[in-house]
Amino acid sequence: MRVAIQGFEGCFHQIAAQGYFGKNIEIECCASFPELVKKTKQQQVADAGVMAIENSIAGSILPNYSLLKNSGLNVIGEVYLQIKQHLMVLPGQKLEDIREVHSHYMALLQCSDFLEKYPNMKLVETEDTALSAKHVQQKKLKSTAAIAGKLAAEIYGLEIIAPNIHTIKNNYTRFLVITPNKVELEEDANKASVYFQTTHERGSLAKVLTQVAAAGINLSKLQSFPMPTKEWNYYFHADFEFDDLQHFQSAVNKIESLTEHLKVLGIYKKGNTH
Ligand SMILES: O=C(O)C(=O)C[C@]1(C(=O)O)C=C[C@@H](O)C=C1
Repeated sequence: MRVAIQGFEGCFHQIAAQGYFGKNIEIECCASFPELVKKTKQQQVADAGVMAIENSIAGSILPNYSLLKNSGLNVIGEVYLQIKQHLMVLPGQKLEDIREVHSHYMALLQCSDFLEKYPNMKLVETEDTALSAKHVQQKKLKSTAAIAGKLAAEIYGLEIIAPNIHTIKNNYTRFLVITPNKVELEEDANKASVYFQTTHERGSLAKVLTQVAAAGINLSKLQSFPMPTKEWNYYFHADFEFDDLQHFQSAVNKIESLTEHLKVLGIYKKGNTH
């Protein structure tokens, strides 16, 4: 199994991919989310991809909703991963020596309360938490810290000088598992991701949501994201949770006529949130 991820050896995407597919997978590292989508579409490069979509502190990774919509890829599953962010440095460096902090922008956002206490530290956005740790080690960067997970500290021999610096203890990132091919529907599938458009008329979204509620579906996420060709118009991405697939199918039938371009991105089994 070859799985494309955003990031490099020791990053959270790697842990999420192994959590879903097991340790025995080949990881295809990508420097950005667009590269991850591109590689996941190339069957000679990867069989599947794992892509972060939202975090419980920092919120949605908005560009990934458009990327997913435009990719034609299918969502076949999801992983919730508890994220523990640590501040790490070359052995011997002290907190008061640090002038720069490098990390993925989602990781920096997750640690904003901690970082606000150190206004002298310059924040540098990088492609990845683990890559930031690797750079500190490889370039022997003194006065520079990386924010990354414990695995990255171990792999790159860095010392954690401030553990668990994420703002809230329960910090989770949700990852989607994506493939170019549709997989067979599992009997215990209880979640679906869809996107649709509504017209700019009073109550058009409310009508859709009323049908969803009437079908006995729990709307676990509703995200609007911009329609670049029509300014101030939006697509909606919705995640539906249900006990019975029939309920989902009946909701789709009902909302089809109330929406435009309704597309089911995938029907899958809900990930474990704990
Ligand atoms: O930088 C990493 O380690 C990643 O896997 C990326 C990423 C993200 O895209 O949100 C994954 C999980 C954490 O929320 C922080 C960063």
